[in-house]
Amino acid sequence: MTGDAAIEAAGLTKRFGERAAVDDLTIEIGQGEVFGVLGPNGAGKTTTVRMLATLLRPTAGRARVAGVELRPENAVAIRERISVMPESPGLYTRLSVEENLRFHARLYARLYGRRGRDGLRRVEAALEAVRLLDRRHELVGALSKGLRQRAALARALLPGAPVLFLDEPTQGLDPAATHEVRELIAGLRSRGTTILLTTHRLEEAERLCDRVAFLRSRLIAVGRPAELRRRLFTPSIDVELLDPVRAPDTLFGQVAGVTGWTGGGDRYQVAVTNPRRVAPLLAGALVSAHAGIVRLAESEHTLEDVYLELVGEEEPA
Ligand SMILES: Nc1ncnc2c1ncn2[C@@H]1O[C@H](COP(=O)(O)OP(=O)(O)OP(=O)(O)O)[C@@H](O)[C@H]1O
Repeated sequence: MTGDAAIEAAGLTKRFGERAAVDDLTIEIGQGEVFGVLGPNGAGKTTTVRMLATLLRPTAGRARVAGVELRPENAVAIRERISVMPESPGLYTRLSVEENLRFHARLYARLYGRRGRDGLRRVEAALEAVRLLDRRHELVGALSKGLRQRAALARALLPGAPVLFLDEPTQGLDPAATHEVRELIAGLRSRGTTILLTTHRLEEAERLCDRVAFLRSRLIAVGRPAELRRRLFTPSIDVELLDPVRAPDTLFGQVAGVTGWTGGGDRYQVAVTNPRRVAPLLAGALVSAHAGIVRLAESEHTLEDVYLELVGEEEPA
């Protein structure tokens, strides 16, 4: 471990009885990075967050969080530097948004010795960041799920921690609320906060995260979404034609840079060395053969394709 990263783990493992919920996890998350942990139910995402956030003691392995070695005696030092938004946000439904935040600000002040005045300023700033200033006096219990999630995020922002753990931040939210929470996360990233988020939503990870890790107790892969796509899939061009091609082998085989093709009839996926270079050549060959081109475009592989390829669809054993 180099010590420069915001979060580092080496061989981090958590066993519950015989079963390893997290098995030999080694990762390094840079300062200011938004890092997504993806995986099916029971993959160990929450367990990873709980270990790194000092809420659960690892069975084995080492980690360093916000520059502090993960050890029981360092729990307070780490908690001073991180903030966690858990899967189910612990807000008091009979208190207003502001009362909840003030309560937590006082708690932080007591725990970590921050002054009261500072706490009030933090409450204001957190409410502003999640755009809840105008709803500050409403009871949390009366808020929609989306607003409640924003309030939970405000709570996580209170300490102004440089490292933020968000466990399923958009779980159960409708598209509009999801969009808002994502915007907030993007805003935090621009302020340089390091964020580790867990999610089931692949398009969310794709949009928000600099890098993602696929977890299934063990780390299956880690990288930038585009990099993972490249690593797994051969570049190709999707071709849709008006009518079936008579001799596809001859037609595609004559184009420089084509390495193979699949499909048939009026739809083909043509494997190529470099889609941008080969697409015009392929289009030229199709036009010369009087094939009516309906669509010709580089094949898009989403993070979901990557996920299914790597993780599969079944639940872990
Ligand atoms: N306190 C615990 N005691 C025993 N087993 C546990 C405990 N916490 C988690 N587990 C088990 O560890 C495994 C990983 O759970 P974890 O909650 O970390 O997965 P997850 O990836 O967050 O799942 P989900 O997406 O469903 O939230 C699961 O098999 C779970 O049942």
